[in-house]
Order: sequence, then C-alpha cells, then structure tokens
Amino acid sequence: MARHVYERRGRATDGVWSLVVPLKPLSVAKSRLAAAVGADRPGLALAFAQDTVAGALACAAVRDVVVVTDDPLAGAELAVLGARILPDAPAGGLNAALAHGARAVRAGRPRAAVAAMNADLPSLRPVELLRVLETAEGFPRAFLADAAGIGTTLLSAAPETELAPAFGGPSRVRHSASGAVEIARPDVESVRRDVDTGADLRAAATLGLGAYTARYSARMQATAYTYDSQTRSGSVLLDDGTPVRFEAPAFDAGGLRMLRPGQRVRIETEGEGSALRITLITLQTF
Ligand SMILES: Nc1nc2c(ncn2[C@@H]2O[C@H](COP(=O)(O)OP(=O)(O)OP(=O)(O)O)[C@@H](O)[C@H]2O)c(=O)[nH]1
Ligand SMILES: C=C(OP(=O)(O)O)C(=O)O
Repeated sequence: MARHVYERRGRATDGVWSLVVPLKPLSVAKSRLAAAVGADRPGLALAFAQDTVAGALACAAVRDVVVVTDDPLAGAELAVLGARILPDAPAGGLNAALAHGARAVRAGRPRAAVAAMNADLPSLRPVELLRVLETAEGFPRAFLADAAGIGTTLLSAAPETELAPAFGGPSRVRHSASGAVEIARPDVESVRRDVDTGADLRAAATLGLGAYTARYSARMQATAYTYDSQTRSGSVLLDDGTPVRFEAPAFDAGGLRMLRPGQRVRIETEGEGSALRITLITLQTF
C-alpha cells in the first residue's frame, strides 16, 4: 500500500480556490461502511477527512479549506491541519451545510472562487486536485463525477456565481441539469475515488491511501498465527510482525467457526502498545 508524501507547507496562501468540505458527526458518518469495518467506522471516517483536508491544503490551487462540521474531535484534528472549522449552523443536511460554508467564505472575500468537495477521498493527490481546479477555472460552474459515475465529488463556482449545490445520491445528473459543466479528464482518479463501501476502500488502497488512512487501516489488519479450537483463542501477527493474543470472546464476537494460520483477518482493538487488546477477529472484509 503506497503512501503519498505530501509537500506540507502549512496553510496554503497562493491558491485561488476556497474549498468547502462537509463532514457529518463521526458517530453517524460513512454508515454504508459499517458492514466492512464494524466499530472502526468513525475512526476511518476521520482518517478519510484528514487525508482529504491534508491533500487539499497541499494543492497549489487551494487558498484555504473550510470544514463544515459539528463534530468536536474532527473539528479539532482538522483545525490542526490548517482547516477553518465552521459549525453546521443550518442543521439542514448536506446542501444547506455547503451553501452555509460558501456564504461564510464570501462574507470574508466576496469574489472568492469556491468549490465543494466531499470528505471521503482518502487517496486524494494534490496534483490531481490541481488539474481539476485548473479545468474548473474555465467555467462558471463545473463538477467532477465520483468513481461510480453516479454521484459528485467536487462542484465549483467561479467568482460572482452561486454554488447551488445539489449533492446526494445521483447528483451527477442533477449537477449536469443545473448547467454545471462536467469535468471529463482521465487523469484525476484520486479526486473521484470516494469511499462508501469495503469495495471502494480496496479500490482506494490500490490507488494509494493517504498517510492517515494507511496508518489507521494497518491497525485493522493482521495475519492469523496460531489458533486452538478447544479454547477458541490464539494469536495474530500484526503487519509489523508483532504477535498479539486473542481470547474466546474476541473470536466469538467475529462470528467465525475456525481460523487457519496464514489467513488474513480484520481485527478490532482496544488500547495501545503493550496494552493492545483484540476485541474482535473476523475474516478480512476490505
Ligand atoms: N456538515 C454536514 N456534512 C454532511 C451532511 N450530510 C452529509 N455530509 C457530508 O457530505 C459528504 C457526503 O455525504 P453522504 O454520502 O451523505 O454521507 P457519508 O457519511 O459519506 O456516507 P453514508 O453515511 O454511507 O451515506 C460526506 O463528506 C459527509 O460527511 C450534513 O448534514 N452536514
Ligand atoms: C453525496 C454524494 O456522495 P455519496 O456517494 O457519498 O452519497 C453525492 O455524490 O452527491
């Protein structure tokens, strides 16, 4: 799994675009991922948002990033990266949150170029976002379809143009019907690669995950090492080679009937370092 090396330069100042990134509270975010990642869903949702925001701030076309969220932990972590955090004051869903973010940007700079971008792009490459935004500069409003070709990952509005976001479900046709121009470039895959399901996460890992998501997903995977069917306990090897024991309750929580040494597994854990404890072990699901 390749990791991107971001050119970190703190808050971007030479770009022209203000990005508005919406993020639901982590406790409810990425609900469609639950089947693949279980209790790690909120942690992964945060890691996706961190890679999205870090990737955006490292893009030369980006001036600043505003994250619209009511989540305190995500707000604190994304502020550390250099994002401005705006509470989801309208509490009226995704499009209301985006319109609110765009208004806040233009309250400070009335002629700002604004783009809305989803928070679930863990493979985001700054150079690909640069291509998207450079293309967007040629149109009053433009959008990028998601990898599935159904939704939208980015919608832009030039100065003096309303963003008029219509995200949610099949938003590609909606944005097209609203007059926004579709950005059809073959070389911007990482900006289109949103992650809603376990299969999407595998596809993102193939493209290369950003550092936060790579670190988080490494903690979720291991290889079965020993297994005793009498006690339903055994051990796994973490990907750094560290062996960690698991007991019967963790095995039972995963719903497996048996385990073969060498099998790849997904684990859920508590604690860190020598206090690391496996709370669930199951077959790898992404
Ligand atoms: N601030 C804010 N962000 C939202 C809201 N609804 C969705 N989002 C964000 O908008 C983007 C796309 O949202 P969805 O596809 O609806 O939700 P998701 O969390 O990505 O995934 P699912 O729960 O599986 O639908 C994600 O970045 C969400 O966090 C909202 O009401 N307020
Ligand atoms: C909100 C959208 O994305 P998702 O695929 O996450 O529903 C959208 O594409 O408009």
